[in-house]
Order: sequence, then C-alpha cells, then structure tokens
Amino acid sequence: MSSSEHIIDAREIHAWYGSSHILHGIDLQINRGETVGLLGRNGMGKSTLIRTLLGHVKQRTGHISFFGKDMSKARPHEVARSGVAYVPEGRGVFPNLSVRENLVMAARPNKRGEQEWSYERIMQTFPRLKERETNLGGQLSGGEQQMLSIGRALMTHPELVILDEATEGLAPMIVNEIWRVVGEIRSSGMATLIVDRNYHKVLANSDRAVVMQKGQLVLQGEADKITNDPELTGYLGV
Ligand SMILES: Nc1ncnc2c1ncn2[C@@H]1O[C@H](COP(=O)(O)OP(=O)(O)OP(=O)(O)O)[C@@H](O)[C@H]1O
Repeated sequence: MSSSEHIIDAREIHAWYGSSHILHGIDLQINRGETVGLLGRNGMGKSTLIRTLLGHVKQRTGHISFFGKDMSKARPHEVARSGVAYVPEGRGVFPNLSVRENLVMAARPNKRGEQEWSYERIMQTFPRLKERETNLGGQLSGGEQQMLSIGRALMTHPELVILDEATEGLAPMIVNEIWRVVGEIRSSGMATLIVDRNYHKVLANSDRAVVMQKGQLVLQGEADKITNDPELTGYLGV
C-alpha cells in the first residue's frame, strides 16, 4: 500500500513531557475507512500518542504523514485542516450557542462538495439532540454535549474521526447511544480511531486494534484475533 493510501502513517515516534520520555518509537498506520481501537491501561501513553499525531505535543521526533504529506512538524491547526477531526472528552461545544448553531457553524462539505452528513442526518442520528435543538450548548447534559461534539465532527466530513474516551463518565443509556453511532460512522466508511475503557466494546466495533504498554505498541492485529490473544488481558490488567 502506498503511503498516500494511509490517512496517517507514523514511524518511530518518540515524545517527551519535559524530561519524561513517554513514547518510545511508535509505528502506526491508519488506512482509509478503517476503524482502529487503541487499547492500554491508564497512563500507558494513548492520549499522548493522539496528542502527538495532532501536533499538540511539541517535544517529538519521528516521521508523521497524513495522506502521504509530511506533517512531522505540523501544528494543531494545520492538522485540523487536513481531514482529521478530534473529539476530545466532553469538549468542543460552544456553551452560548444553540445546538443548531453549534452544528451549522461546523458544517463543511465533503470533497465532492456534498453535505453527506447534513444537519437533518445528524438530527436523525441523535434523536436526543433533535429534542434539544434550540437549547444552548451549555444547558446540555454531559452525554448530550458529547453527542453534539461528535455531530460537529461529522459535519466537517473528516476522513478520520478520533474519539478519545467518548463514553467516559456517561450514563449507560447514553453510552449505548454513542456506541450505536460509532457503528453507524463505521458503516458509512469514515475511518475512526477509538480509545475507550470498555475494551470489549472497542474490539467489537473495530477492524483492527493496537495495544500500548509504557509508550510502546506491544500487540496489534485484526480485532477478532486480538480478542482471543492470551496476552491481551495481561496488557490491559484485567
Ligand atoms: N501534560 C503532562 N505533563 C507531564 N506528564 C504527563 C502529561 N500528560 C500525561 N503525562 C504522563 O504521560 C504518561 C502517559 O499518559 P497518557 O495520558 O498519554 O496515558 P493514557 O494511556 O492516555 O492514560 P489515561 O487513560 O489515564 O489518559 C503518564 O505517565 C502520564 O502521567
């Protein structure tokens, strides 16, 4: 596969916070339309890897390309323009704008100039947001804000959407809603990188999974194979 077919092609990534060496030579590729689960215990470097790919961690070495273009030194706003949407835990919502305004202002057509994820489609996908259409972002529950944040990401028509702990701290019913939407995104052909504590759900909803331990990738492969790997539970501490 040529590198331009990879959405992300990261090689030998190292990253530091001050003098703490956190990532130790990570190679990660994400292909078009692929759903990848990123697993590992707390503190193993998952968020740091995502933040490094997005240009938020300045102390980094290695090679990162997006769609075959060198982005090793890119800054966050340049990455954001490259077709990768990041949904951080419970953020990215404007509290003083309505649900509708939050969504409409994010809209950007896809490469063919179409609004595949239109406002109406987002309303169908998230019936709870439809009920809150005129409410302000700041009046929503945590789960609704998370849905709005995912909805905003979809309306930008990214090639890849990164969901970092999207279900963290939410009520079970909302968590189920979010997993349903993850399935819908997957079947729409949009690539996804998912981090979530519920590794069963991650594996059930991914094509491929990678497992991190102490800043390194220690296990990777097709999700159904990883599920049955006897080393998995050891790496996850479960
Ligand atoms: N801003 C920071 N400054 C210094 N050290 C940090 C910072 N953020 C994270 N770390 C450290 O980097 C290591 C990796 O943390 P990271 O958040 O990437 O792990 P994680 O796998 O995402 O875990 P979690 O699920 O707990 O977020 C940890 O040892 C953490 O304490």
